[in-house]
Amino acid sequence: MIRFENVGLRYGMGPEVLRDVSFHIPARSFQFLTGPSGAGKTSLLRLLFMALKPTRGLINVFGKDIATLDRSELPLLRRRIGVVFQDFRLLDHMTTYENVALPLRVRGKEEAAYRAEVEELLQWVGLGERMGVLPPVLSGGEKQRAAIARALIDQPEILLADEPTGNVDPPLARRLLRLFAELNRSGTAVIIATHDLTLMEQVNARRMILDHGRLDIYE
Ligand SMILES: Nc1ncnc2c1ncn2[C@@H]1O[C@H](COP(=O)(O)OP(=O)(O)OP(=O)(O)O)[C@@H](O)[C@H]1O
Repeated sequence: MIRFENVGLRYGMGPEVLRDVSFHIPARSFQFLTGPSGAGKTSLLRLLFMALKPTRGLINVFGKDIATLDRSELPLLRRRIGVVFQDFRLLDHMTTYENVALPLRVRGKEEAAYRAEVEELLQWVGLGERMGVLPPVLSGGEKQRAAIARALIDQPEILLADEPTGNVDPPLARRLLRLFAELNRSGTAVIIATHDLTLMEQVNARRMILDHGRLDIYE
């Protein structure tokens, strides 16, 4: 679904933070993206989400070469990718329910058409009792799950999550991992950027390991 060939990235005149990165994300696959702090994980996720363009190399997303992509095509492609950002990016003046429903509302869907779906997803991530609460009142782990629900509401084909267990205790981290595994079994490809070795040991998944901008893959 996504293919990188000899991708390089530098910010401004700085050094290359990604070098000759080549890989393929197959449909329905599950992978961890790992490596030391500063290795380029977040940068790689931003390339995957088309929030950045590579300095060199080829990126193909759902069959489209992003170098020649028309800007108007970007929103449609992005809709097929769900993202959980490290800092959640929840809107503080909207309830948890409204935050999760926002991607659908922005697309002009009527609330009657999505209310049950949003509620069901919030139940699934364990926030059934917290729907009417504003994000500042949520705990770190609850915000994490709200961000996951918002990333999933549009049924993406790929889920990208940047350190999704960075703010939660080990039992909740295991629970989130089970949610990701269940999501993956239902057909979504999952890419989780993490430092958390114990998390990675719990799933037999592909490991993409970045070090100083270079990528190694262990199947
Ligand atoms: N917007 C930016 N401008 C300039 N340099 C950047 C920018 N974003 C990241 N970098 C640099 O690129 C390198 C890779 O950063 P990145 O955030 O991708 O690493 P990371 O593996 O996600 O790190 P961490 O695990 O600490 O989140 C770092 O040297 C960082 O300083």
